Amino acid sequence: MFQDLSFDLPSGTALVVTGANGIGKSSLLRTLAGLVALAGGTLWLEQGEADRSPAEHAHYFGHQNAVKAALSVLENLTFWQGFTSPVSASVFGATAMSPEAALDLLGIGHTTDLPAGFLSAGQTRRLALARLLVTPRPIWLMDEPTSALDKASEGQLLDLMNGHLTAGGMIITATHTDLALARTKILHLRTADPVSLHEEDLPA
Ligand SMILES: Nc1ncnc2c1ncn2[C@@H]1O[C@H](COP(=O)(O)OP(=O)(O)OP(=O)(O)O)[C@@H](O)[C@H]1O
Repeated sequence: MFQDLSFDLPSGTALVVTGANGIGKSSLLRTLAGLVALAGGTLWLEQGEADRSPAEHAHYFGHQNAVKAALSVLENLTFWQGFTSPVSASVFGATAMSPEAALDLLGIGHTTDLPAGFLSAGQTRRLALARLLVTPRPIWLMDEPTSALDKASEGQLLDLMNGHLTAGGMIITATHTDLALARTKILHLRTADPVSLHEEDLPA
């Protein structure tokens, strides 16, 4: 249970959620993604689609990759593209990428017809990441997005994240890695008596 948790996030900005193991970073992201119901409080998204919830404006990139091993790499991505409808927001200008282009961009274009179960951990992570590119949604919820990625892939992830911010998107990410994101705010979760949380700007 969170108490005294409050933050706002302008478009084009990333919120980096920090705090000790077990403090609730993943739980916060899962709540924002609509996977856990809000016990109280209000979540408000401005300038999105009025008939959709904030969670429906978001992609959730969690610990698990949601990749079906028996389907081909392309079939996995095509499934997700059909399953997640695009959502617009007035300040968000990203356009959908084709599955083939997204796989090429992420360096796994040569694996298109392979069963996804043949991919390495890092390649599977990149396939999961491709989902965010084939359906434009203004909010990216990213839990430890660098896990299983090598340094080169980490740099590419950073480019994608910064591209999303430049397009007017928002990112909320829990990470133990220092990510050089263009515009960042920090939300540090901490225990106190009672649990208290506060938001602060990232030092320059
Ligand atoms: N499905 C669940 N059922 C019960 N308790 C859970 C569940 N998921 C998480 N918790 C508990 O909620 C608390 C917060 O967990 P959470 O995974 O959100 O922490 P975290 O800050 O992301 O940790 P880490 O840095 O280790 O990933 C922990 O005490 C954990 O045991």
